[in-house]
Amino acid sequence: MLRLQSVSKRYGRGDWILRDVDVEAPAGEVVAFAGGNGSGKSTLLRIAVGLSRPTRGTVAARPPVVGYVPDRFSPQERMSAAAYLTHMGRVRGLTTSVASARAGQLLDRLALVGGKHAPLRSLSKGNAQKVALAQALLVEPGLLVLDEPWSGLDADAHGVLAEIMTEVAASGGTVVFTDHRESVTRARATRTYTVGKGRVSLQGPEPWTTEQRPASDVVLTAGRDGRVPQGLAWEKLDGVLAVSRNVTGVKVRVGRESTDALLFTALQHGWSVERVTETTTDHHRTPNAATNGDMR
Ligand SMILES: Nc1ncnc2c1ncn2[C@@H]1O[C@H](COP(=O)(O)OP(=O)(O)OP(=O)(O)O)[C@@H](O)[C@H]1O
Repeated sequence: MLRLQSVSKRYGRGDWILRDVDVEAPAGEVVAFAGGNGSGKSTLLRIAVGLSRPTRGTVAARPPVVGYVPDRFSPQERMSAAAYLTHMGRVRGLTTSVASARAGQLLDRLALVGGKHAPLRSLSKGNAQKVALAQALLVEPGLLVLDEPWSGLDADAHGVLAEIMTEVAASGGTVVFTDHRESVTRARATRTYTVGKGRVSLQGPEPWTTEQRPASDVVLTAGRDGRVPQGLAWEKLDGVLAVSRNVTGVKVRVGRESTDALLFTALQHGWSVERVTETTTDHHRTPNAATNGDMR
């Protein structure tokens, strides 16, 4: 949970960057801020995590453990990713052995390329981003705040990031992220705010017709053990509109409002999320059609 009440921000005597902003980010939700460059998204997130103070207004109900991934993480350290994360884990109250084990698990899951023991300054932007993400997850956050998290990450890491966001929300945490593309925020978030000209407004329901509603295409593949999990009746899950299967996995079209629940169920059953793309239900297609075959 996080609540911003009548928050306004200006740097020194400069222009107002944010004016009278009210935001409600409930537990269990993934909340997005969409807006162009310079609209104030990063400023809003820094206020949300407590790194910057609002000039006016208040931030309430911030959970005690906050994970924050800034928009840029380009450390010039000789220290390795493993050493850095172990150190950060200790700062966060973990013992050295727990911090080191947790760091190893997270870097494996995010598939850090270049090696856990390479100097941080030698990592590419995307791999540095993975270290920043791992740092935010060393202790399970009640609030996970991610500034443009999709930028720089490779396709595999996109799937892992989607899983992580779903897991944090599903275990009662709050996830907040920014992106300048509304297509991304709409596909990934349970609620989206638009940021522009200092104002932040909650996006209402889309003006979809009954024939054409927002939906997601979720591509799921075998879990980490390589086995395709069985025994899940996709067609019976809430919001499922169509299912297609092939040897490596399954593609499920699901109403946007049911996407998070479907992802959570899939993860619980051992599936890996390969891709989630936004789409719409289309009156030229037959809803509820369960087909076998091509997943492209
Ligand atoms: N520390 C600072 N001091 C003065 N002005 C700042 C500071 N940080 C940000 N600004 C200004 O506040 C405005 C909003 O910046 P912010 O980084 O929050 O936008 P953003 O929406 O995250 O942009 P982008 O998508 O380009 O990262 C910009 O005009 C920026 O120049």
